[in-house]
Amino acid sequence: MNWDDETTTPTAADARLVAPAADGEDSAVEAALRPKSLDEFVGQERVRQQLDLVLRAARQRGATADHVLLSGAPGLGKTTLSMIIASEMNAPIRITSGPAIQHAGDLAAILSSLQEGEVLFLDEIHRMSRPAEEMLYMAMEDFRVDVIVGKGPGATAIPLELPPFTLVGATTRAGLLPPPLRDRFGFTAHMEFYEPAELERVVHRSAQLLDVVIDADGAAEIAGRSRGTPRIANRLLRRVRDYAQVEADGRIGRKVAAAALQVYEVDTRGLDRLDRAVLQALLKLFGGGPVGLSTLAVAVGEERETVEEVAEPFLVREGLLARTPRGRVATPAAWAHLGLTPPQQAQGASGQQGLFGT
Ligand SMILES: Nc1ncnc2c1ncn2[C@@H]1O[C@H](COP(=O)(O)OP(=O)(O)OP(=O)(O)O)[C@@H](O)[C@H]1O
Repeated sequence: MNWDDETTTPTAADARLVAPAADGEDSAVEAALRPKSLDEFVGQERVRQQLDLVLRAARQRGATADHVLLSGAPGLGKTTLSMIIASEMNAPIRITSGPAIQHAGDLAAILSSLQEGEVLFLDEIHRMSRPAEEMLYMAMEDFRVDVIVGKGPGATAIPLELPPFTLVGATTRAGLLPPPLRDRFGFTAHMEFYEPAELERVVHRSAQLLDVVIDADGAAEIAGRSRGTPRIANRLLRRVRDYAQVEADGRIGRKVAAAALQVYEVDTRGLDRLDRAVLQALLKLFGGGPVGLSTLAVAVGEERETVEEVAEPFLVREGLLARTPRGRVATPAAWAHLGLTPPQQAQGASGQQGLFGT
């Protein structure tokens, strides 16, 4: 297929193979693919080393581990690490999320039923309600909460002692956490996107667990298209496995992986149909920009928000598109990636470029 001649319009509603968030199938398979110990956890060397120290020290002291805050994009392994923390501390784990805790009472119910040493994993901690957040401050610091009974002037605070526990908070938006909450974590780790070599190790490990034969080139081909994200690497591996089974002899090498991912429209840099449609419109219709977001969105037949929130972050991260005060601009890497030559005037003196739309 020649993607440059693509004429059909993608819709964001299409389930994206390269979406970083988990889909239904991921949830079913991920449990089997999760590393169970720090040793098995691939990459994130600095985080691993630091966490190893925190956990070993706590174990030596016979104490509960400090509260841990994990920040980073979806699919980088925050849930996996929280489970590893529990397993390394030989402790049970309770999993919940910020949006599930809308009232302080919801949190009080969870906290009061924790066992000593238990790990409480609170995903999307930045989305907790304010009253619950304030209750959490005291719980984290003093292992105590005040449960308010009644309303108005008659309301009474009943203090409730909690067993020591380890809170593992996860967030994609560390900047949104109020400082008093952030300060109560003893250890904070920011998880980075993975290097291709690390993703190759993830792919090899998952292939082994899924009983799939894959060679080094096949793993490299999948890793290179996985947008720095283990969840995406695992998802692409599963789709390539299907292709290898149906169209080849079941084994995955470079050719099979490339052919499979071409069918699924994930290109060599991990761009999918929507990403490419945005770049193509920017280059072919608007000479590389600057062009306003709304105009660009109309050109690809998508909502403004879809272009801005679904396609652009990765294109910006990859250095293919820049957001400027005058509009969206393609970088030289974008022209090179799509195999197109920038028009003469785009290379000329500043001020020569046209401004399209708003
Ligand atoms: N370092 C790693 N080594 C091997 N596999 C990993 C690693 N990190 C993540 N994975 C795999 O990627 C998948 C997604 O990981 P996980 O659910 O922990 O991500 P997450 O950061 O919690 O995502 P979300 O923010 O969407 O909840 C899991 O199947 C896990 O097996």
